[in-house]
Amino acid sequence: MEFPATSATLLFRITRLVVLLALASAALVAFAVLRPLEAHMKAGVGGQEFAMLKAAAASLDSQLAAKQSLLRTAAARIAAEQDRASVLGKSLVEWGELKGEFADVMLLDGAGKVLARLDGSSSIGTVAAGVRDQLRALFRERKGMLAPLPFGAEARQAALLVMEPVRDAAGQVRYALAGSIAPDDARIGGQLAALSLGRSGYFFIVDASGTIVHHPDKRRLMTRALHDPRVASPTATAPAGFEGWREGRSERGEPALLAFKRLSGLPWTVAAVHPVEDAYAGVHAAKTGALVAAALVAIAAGSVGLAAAVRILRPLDELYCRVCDIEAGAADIAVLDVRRLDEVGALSQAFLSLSRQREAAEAKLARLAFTDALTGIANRRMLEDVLACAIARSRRAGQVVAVAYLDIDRFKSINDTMGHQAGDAVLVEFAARLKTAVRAHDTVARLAGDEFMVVFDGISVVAEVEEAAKRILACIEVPFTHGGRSFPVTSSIGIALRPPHGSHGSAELIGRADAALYRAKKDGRNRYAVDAGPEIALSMRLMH
Ligand SMILES: Nc1nc2c(ncn2[C@@H]2O[C@H](COP(=O)(O)OP(=O)(O)OP(=O)(O)O)[C@@H](O)[C@H]2O)c(=O)[nH]1
Repeated sequence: MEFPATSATLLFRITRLVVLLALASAALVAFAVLRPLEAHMKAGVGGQEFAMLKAAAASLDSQLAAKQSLLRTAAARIAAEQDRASVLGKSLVEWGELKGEFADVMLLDGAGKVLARLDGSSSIGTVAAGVRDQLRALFRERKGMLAPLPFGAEARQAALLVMEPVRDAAGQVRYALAGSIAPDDARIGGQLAALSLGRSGYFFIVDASGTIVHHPDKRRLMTRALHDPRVASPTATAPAGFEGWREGRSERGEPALLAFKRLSGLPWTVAAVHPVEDAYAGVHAAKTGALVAAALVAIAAGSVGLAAAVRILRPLDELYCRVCDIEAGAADIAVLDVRRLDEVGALSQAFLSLSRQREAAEAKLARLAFTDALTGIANRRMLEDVLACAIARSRRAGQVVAVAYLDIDRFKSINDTMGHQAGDAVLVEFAARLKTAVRAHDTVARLAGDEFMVVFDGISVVAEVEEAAKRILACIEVPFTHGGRSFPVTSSIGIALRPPHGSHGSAELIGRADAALYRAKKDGRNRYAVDAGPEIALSMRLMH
C-alpha cells in the first residue's frame, strides 16, 4: 500500500523546506557576495577607464611637449641662420619637418604681422586680436607658450597655438614662431579618436572656458558645452576640475561611466563617457552567470534534498505499510522492525508495545465477559457456553450431563444482620468451597445473587452427582467466619440430569434443576432434590 502523496505529507513538507532553504541560500549568497563583488568589479572597470584616460592624457601632454620642443628647436635654428625676417621666412618654408606636426606655422613680428607661413602661401596679414594679446605676452615674458586659441579668434579647426620666441644674436626677442594645432591632429585628437571605449563610449576634450576642443561629433567642435540645468552633462561638468571617475549621465541622459583628467600643460580636461550598459556589460554578464549558477546550485541542492528526504522517509513508509498489513490481518505484529536504533525503530517499538497492551486489554475484557467479578468463577454467559458444549459432547460420548442449581438458604438475613460486606464474603467463600467439592473438569458458575450452578460433564452413574451434592452440603456445613464472627450457612440444591440423546436443551435442563431446587427449599432447605428425567429414571436401575 502506497502512502498517499498529498501536500500534507512529511515528504512534501521536507522537500518544500529543502527547496526553500536552497533558494534562500542562493539568494543570500547572491545578495551577500554578488553585491560587493559587483561594486568591486564596477570600481575595477571605472578605475581601468580612468587609468586609460590618464595614459591618454599623459600621451597628449607628451605629444604637446614634443611639438613645443620641435617649434623651439625650429625657432633656434631660424634665429641662428639669419636675422632678417624675409630670410627667416624662407627658412621656414624649407623647414618641412614642422609640416607634419602643425596645421600651420607662422613667423610673426611683435605687432602680429605674419611675415611668413610654413606652406609659403601668400596669405600674409595680421593675426587676430586674441593672438596678438598672447604675442605681446610672449615678447614681454620672452619665453614660449602653449595656449588654446581664444574662441572665435581663428578658423574653427585651429584649437591650439604653440608660440616660441625667435631671438637675435643678442638674445632679444625679434619674432615669434607660432604653430597651430588642429583638434583632429593625428597625434592629439586623432590619438583620442583611435582609442576604443567599448561599443558606444567616446572621449572629448573641453577647455577651462567650457569650449569643446575635441569631440567625436564634429559639429560640437569649438562650441560651448550645453548648460542644461536638468542634465549635468559631462561636457558642462568637465571644466569644474574634477579628476577621477564616477557614475553619471551621458549627454543623451543615459546612465554612463564618466572619467575626467586635466592635462598638465594646458587648462584642458580630457573626458571619457561610457554608457553603463556597455561599460558594465562584463560585470552584468558575470552577475547573470553567477545568478544562473546559484539557481542551478539551488536546483541541484533541492534535488539532492528531495532524494535524501525520500531515502530517509522510506523506513517510515515501510512502517506505515506494515502497520496497514497488520491492521488488515495480512501480517503479524512481529514484522515490525524494532531493532532499528532510529526514530522509526522507536516508533515500531511503541507500536509493538501498544499492540501488546491492546491484546492484554482484550484478553482481560474477554475474561471479564465470562467471569463473575465478585467470586472469580464463571458467570452465567460462560455457564451457558459450557453447558451447550457439554450437551454436544455428551451426544458424541454417550454420557449424561447434569446441572446442580444451588441457592444459599436465607441469604437475605445474612445481609440484613451482618451487612452486605459479610454477604459478599459468604458468596466468595461459598464459591471457593463449591469448587473444592466438585471434580476439576466440572464447571462452577454464579448465576446471580446467591444462586450458583455446577455443570457435571461426563456422568456415567447418577450416584456420582448425588455424591457430589452430599459433598457440597458437607463442605458448606463447616461454619463461615467474617469479622471475627462464626455463623452457619446452608444451601439447597436442585439437580437435573439429561441423557446422551435427550430431547431437552440447556434452557429446559436448567428449568428442571430450578424446579428441583424449589422442591428442596420446600422440603426444608439444606438438602438436595434430583430430577433424573424419565429416560434416566429407567436406566438408573441398570446403573445401580
Ligand atoms: N451481599 C450480597 N447480597 C446480594 C448480592 N446479590 C443479591 N444479594 C441479596 O441476596 C438476597 C437473596 O435473597 P433470596 O434468595 O431472594 O432469599 P433468601 O434470603 O436467600 O431466602 P431463600 O432463598 O428463600 O432461602 C437478596 O437480599 C439480595 O439483595 C450480592 O452480590 N452481594
